[in-house]
Amino acid sequence: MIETIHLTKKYGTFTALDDLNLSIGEGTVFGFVGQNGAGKSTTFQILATLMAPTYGTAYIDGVDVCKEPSQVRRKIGYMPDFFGVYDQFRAEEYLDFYGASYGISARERKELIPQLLELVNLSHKADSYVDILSRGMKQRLCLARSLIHDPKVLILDEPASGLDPRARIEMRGILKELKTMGKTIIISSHILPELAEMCDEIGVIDQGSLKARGTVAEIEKQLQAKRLIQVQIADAIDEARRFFEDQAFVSELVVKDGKLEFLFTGTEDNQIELLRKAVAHHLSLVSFKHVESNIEDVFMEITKGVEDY
Ligand SMILES: Nc1ncnc2c1ncn2[C@@H]1O[C@H](COP(=O)(O)OP(=O)(O)OP(=O)(O)O)[C@@H](O)[C@H]1O
Repeated sequence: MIETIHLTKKYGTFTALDDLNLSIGEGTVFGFVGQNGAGKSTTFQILATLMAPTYGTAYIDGVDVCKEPSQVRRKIGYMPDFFGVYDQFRAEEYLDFYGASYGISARERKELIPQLLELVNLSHKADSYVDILSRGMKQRLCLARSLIHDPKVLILDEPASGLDPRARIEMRGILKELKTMGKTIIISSHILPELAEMCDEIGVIDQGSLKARGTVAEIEKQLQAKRLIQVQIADAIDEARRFFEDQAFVSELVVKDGKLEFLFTGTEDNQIELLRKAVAHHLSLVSFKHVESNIEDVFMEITKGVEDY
């Protein structure tokens, strides 16, 4: 449903997007995660036909964004990261205005707009002026706007940014509902856990290229070649420390809260062997376990070495 082929964008000599190849199936909710400046908005603006790539192209539902932008626009709902709302409108009028600009008849709009307001939990604000709505409400109104022509594909650039936890949860609920309606959604965020919960797949973008892609579990697995192991020993911790320091695939060993922690880069078989040796060495092992990396750790690991700015 969404495909990018060698998508590249240069601003002068600076490469913001570097040979991005992505393929997102119909009905998928795809989370596009990256630090500030990673290239998320650039990708989305190209997908939304608002900017031409320097090289490569993208297809939405089989239609080339560069060659047939107006056809693409009918298929997509785009929510930019910064949006202007027309403050002098009431919420309902605002949607009516956009509906009309998409050529939706007055009769259809009358039926559709209350449904959209309900979907984004704004029915009670239908008559309120846009400028008095809270940030979360404005964001939901903007989402309703992007849905007015019933697009197959939603391109949502940080829809939950700047929202408080409650408003984020509300936004997440709406997105889940859109998923059940069969929409294909690409959504960006720099907050990985937020996306992890509602996305079928995640792509991690960094410095304009895709660093990892898959389900959250798959991405975590990609990094598990380097596992953090924690060992609890009943006594003789110095002896245990010397033992583990001498073993293959063990590095960065530290003692933390009376337990040994180290990185292990061997395979699962290597790990079984290590454990056997530790037992044979008569270490008084209480426990030997992986420290689960949480999704934030995974993100930091993938984008390691890049300054946040
Ligand atoms: N018009 C422009 N001219 C020059 N450089 C630009 C322009 N637009 C974006 N960039 C640069 O391209 C890179 C990617 O920007 P982009 O907005 O796509 O990142 P992003 O991942 O959406 O970041 P954020 O989360 O901060 O919105 C950044 O280094 C940015 O400074």
